[in-house]
Amino acid sequence: MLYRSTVMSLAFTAEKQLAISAVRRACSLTSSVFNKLVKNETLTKGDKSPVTVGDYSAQAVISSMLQRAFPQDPIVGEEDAAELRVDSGATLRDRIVSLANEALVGELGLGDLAEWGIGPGSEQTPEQLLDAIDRGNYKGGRTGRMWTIDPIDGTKGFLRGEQYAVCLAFLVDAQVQIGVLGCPNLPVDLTNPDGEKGCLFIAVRGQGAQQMKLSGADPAPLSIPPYSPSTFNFLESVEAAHSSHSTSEKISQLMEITRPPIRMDSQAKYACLARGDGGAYMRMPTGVGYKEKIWDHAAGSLIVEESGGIVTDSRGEGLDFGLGRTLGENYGVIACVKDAHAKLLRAVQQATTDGASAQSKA
Ligand SMILES: Nc1ncnc2c1ncn2[C@@H]1O[C@H](COP(=O)(O)O)[C@@H](OP(=O)(O)O)[C@H]1O
Ligand SMILES: [Mg+2]
Ligand SMILES: [Mg+2]
Ligand SMILES: [Mg+2]
Repeated sequence: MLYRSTVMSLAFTAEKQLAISAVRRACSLTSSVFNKLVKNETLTKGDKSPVTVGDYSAQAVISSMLQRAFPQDPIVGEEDAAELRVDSGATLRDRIVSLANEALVGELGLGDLAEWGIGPGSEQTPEQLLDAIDRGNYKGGRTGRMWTIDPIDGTKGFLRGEQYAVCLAFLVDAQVQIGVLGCPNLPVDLTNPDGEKGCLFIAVRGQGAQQMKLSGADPAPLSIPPYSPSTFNFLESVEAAHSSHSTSEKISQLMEITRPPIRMDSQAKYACLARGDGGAYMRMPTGVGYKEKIWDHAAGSLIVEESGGIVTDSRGEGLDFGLGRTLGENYGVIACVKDAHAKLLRAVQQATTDGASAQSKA
């Protein structure tokens, strides 16, 4: 047993260090992209979500660092470089190449290793960077090591200057082992929204979760406070198209919740749940057949679990990261501290059953 726990606590030290370093580098890139962002550089993908130079260049940076550190590991990344390889994508490609290289050559910081292809002199060719983006095309699966990247989660929040997260998770046999979220616009203390911003959240399975400033300062362990009916509330998407606001309002009434929901974009919601800013992460299907993507939940779900929370779908089943790039049929996502979960699940089931029977009568 002693041997086993020693092995567990030593596990994945290099992966964790790389993940932190890559997310921090990508966060400085996205912050600088936002400051320079020119609106007409925004593309629209088939799924209608805006894709910016920030998404592409951040994925290029994280993926090229992963390639240097763990060349055999496959990656499930949100973006692909197809639109950058055609002639009409040339201007955008040049901008992405220069931004990604600017990020890669930045001085080494605490914990950074030059062998990851970062630091002065680490420029990559355009072809290498496009290939790095396309390394994210792995189809996912149930066995072996893999990484999943959401270079900018909450693109809509990013474009509004609100919340977004740079997300990286490491999985073995479809189980998340490491989750890292970088949230450049998130206040260190949500009750002081005009105070210092920029947080990093890190979890390693079996080793707990912690928050620190993006600079690496003030690391502190995360632990969700116990359920308290008088202060309990929901964290949910800003976008009603991503999570049904009306269903969570119904659930809120059934639970007699008095505090309004906190609406924010991205997996910052998981991080805010983990540090006790809100009571439950709610993501209820909007009924359009959308399948949730693994990169939208892998890192955040481990951060919540390692902070004493539980993450399931609306049936109470765990999320299955082994089905490919998506979580399969969409039963929503609910997450909260363990002692509130049974009550939340009952309310969710009642609200969704009532909704279904009202629909079938109509
Ligand atoms: N119809 C839909 N239902 C649920 N999620 C959706 C959706 N359309 C897009 N999304 C996902 O919602 C994510 C943002 O989550 P949130 O609403 O919590 O901010 C998006 O991530 P990106 O911004 O990385 O594209 C996208 O993957
Ligand atoms: Mg997207
Ligand atoms: Mg996302
Ligand atoms: Mg994204």
